[in-house]
Amino acid sequence: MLKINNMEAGYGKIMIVRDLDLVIESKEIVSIIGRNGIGKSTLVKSIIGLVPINKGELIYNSKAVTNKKAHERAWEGMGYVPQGHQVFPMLTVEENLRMGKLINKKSGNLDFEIIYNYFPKLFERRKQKAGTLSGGEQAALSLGRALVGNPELLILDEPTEGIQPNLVQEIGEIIKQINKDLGITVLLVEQHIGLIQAISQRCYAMDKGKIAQEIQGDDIKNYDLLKEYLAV
Ligand SMILES: Nc1ncnc2c1ncn2[C@@H]1O[C@H](COP(=O)(O)OP(=O)(O)OP(=O)(O)O)[C@@H](O)[C@H]1O
Repeated sequence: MLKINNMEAGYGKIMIVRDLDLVIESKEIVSIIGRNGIGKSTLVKSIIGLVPINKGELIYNSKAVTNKKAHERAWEGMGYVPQGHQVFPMLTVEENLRMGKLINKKSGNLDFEIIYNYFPKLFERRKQKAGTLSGGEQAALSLGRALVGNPELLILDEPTEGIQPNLVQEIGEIIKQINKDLGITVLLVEQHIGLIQAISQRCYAMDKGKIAQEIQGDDIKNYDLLKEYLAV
């Protein structure tokens, strides 16, 4: 579904991601791990078109999208859950979900009912301003807003950041469920080792802007190996 060849991306003249290769097959759940500031968000932003790709190639569904704009990539089925959730604070829960419906032109939209089934709290709070929700509820709303666009590839940047430990597992279960029920491919940037181990089929460890190691099979259960790429 997604193939990155020898990619370089960054800000102005400063390249953060360098010589990066990565492959994601359809219906996989793949995680990206790495220390703070190593370039994980820059990588996912370059995939969705928010950071320009300076060199290399980004292939999505067998087509080069390297030079396509962010909204065109969204229309093609890329969904994004940004770091820090970034809900629209002055809009209600339902209005936030409606914003998500504007995104994916290719495969139609999902009904709010499906989202509310995954997140019953969002239904209860559908008339409430998003800025007044708890961190966990904002994480759910950000995920729901991306889902209503019916993405084929869902890219999540640290969806569990700043939320209570008991909700981390719940978010993980829902990600696994949507992958299974809706056939959505998932690329997850995450620092929470338990969550990575619980839901990922493969994992790419980043170091100095490159992929340092691909971790798969039983190695994903190796806590010390994952920790090596996350420890400061
Ligand atoms: N808009 C920007 N302009 C210039 N430099 C930036 C910009 N955004 C990020 N950077 C720099 O790029 C580097 C990588 O940042 P990035 O956010 O991609 O890392 P990260 O691995 O996602 O970190 P974290 O885990 O803390 O979110 C950092 O040195 C950061 O300061």
